[in-house]
Amino acid sequence: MGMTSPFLQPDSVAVHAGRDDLAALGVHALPIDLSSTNPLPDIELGGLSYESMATGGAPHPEGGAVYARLWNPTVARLESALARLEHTPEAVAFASGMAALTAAVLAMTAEGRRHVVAVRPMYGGTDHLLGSGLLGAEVTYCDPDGIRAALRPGATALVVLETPANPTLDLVDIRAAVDAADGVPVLVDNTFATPVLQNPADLGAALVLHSATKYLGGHGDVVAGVIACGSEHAAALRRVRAVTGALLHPLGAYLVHRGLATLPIRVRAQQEGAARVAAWLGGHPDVVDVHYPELGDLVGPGRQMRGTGAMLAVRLRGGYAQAQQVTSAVRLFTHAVSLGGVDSLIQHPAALTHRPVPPEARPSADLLRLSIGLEDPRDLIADLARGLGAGVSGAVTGVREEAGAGAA
Ligand code: MET
Repeated sequence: MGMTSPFLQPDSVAVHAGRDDLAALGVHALPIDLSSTNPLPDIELGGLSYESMATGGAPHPEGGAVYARLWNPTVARLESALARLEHTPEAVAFASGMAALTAAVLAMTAEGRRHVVAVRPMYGGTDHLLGSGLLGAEVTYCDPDGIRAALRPGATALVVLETPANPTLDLVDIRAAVDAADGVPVLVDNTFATPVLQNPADLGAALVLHSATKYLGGHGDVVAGVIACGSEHAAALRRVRAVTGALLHPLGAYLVHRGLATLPIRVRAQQEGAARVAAWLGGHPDVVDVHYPELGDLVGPGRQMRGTGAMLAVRLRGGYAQAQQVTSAVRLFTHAVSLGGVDSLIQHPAALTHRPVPPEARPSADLLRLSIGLEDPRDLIADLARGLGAGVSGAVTGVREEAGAGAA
């Protein structure tokens, strides 16, 4: 694969991005450079390279990569691919999504501005980290309409939001949030939508965060995080990464980069399955409510988003007891946290992913979150029917026919 045109369609970018130097290296698959240290050309050039990277820059052209905590070419290839997919000049990869968020808060609050605005609902780990005080930031939580009022002029360094939100799939109008932030950089967690369905940077977001563990990797075998952003923020993030050491291992970078090639087709196929599962759940007597982005929503599919995605949540008539029963009874779904992989997962946010969130912001006890994978939706529906079947309604009759009709 040679140099890629800047005008490729997104699906082609997913396959080819970040591979521009491969032909010159005489290889076709992504090379994995596992060097922890690198030979130095001489003291002077090695020192210049070290200084460049420790302050957030790239290696000096003749100075080499010096040390893997500062730079790794396998990781850099993934970063350039992600930047292209998210329409940003650069991207910076980290050991996990939480390491990426940590770096963002440390980088953005470094100039004496210590206040962060966090828009709820959001992933429980994010909510918890921001409120923990561990990062030296003072946090105001608000809903999307409360951003402007939450700002502290001269003190607010960052606005953090997530859309669709984990686990309730609440949507935030990114453009409106950026307007309300009044010049304060906005970080959007785009993990649920992926760059296939939404590009927050096009709507004014300064930083676009992904837990790459989810859809980007896509196979449940790698933990990683990445932030796509402009060059100035990227330098600040790389500096934090170099100094604190939250780097992504090159084997992880390789797995995420390989996953990107199939990201668009995975997301579209998983989305198709999710729409069928959501429709079936919406007609089930034990389901009080299905959380799934709606076609008519102003920022939903066809507007800010290009699709509904493959995540959904349901509230059960039988509450926590029925959630217990469903998660224990399913066989094709795995009862596990995480999301976005090729296989379907189900979990109880209040008890697991959102456990550290204060009670007033914690998801309700009757809520289950589902990540729909690549299985045939008829099999997923049959599995859920079995799980729900022993519940409050006991409505197992007709399940097979319904499942078949729903996913023809
Ligand atoms: C340790 S909890 C969770 C992991 C992941 N962010 C999720 O929402 O499932």
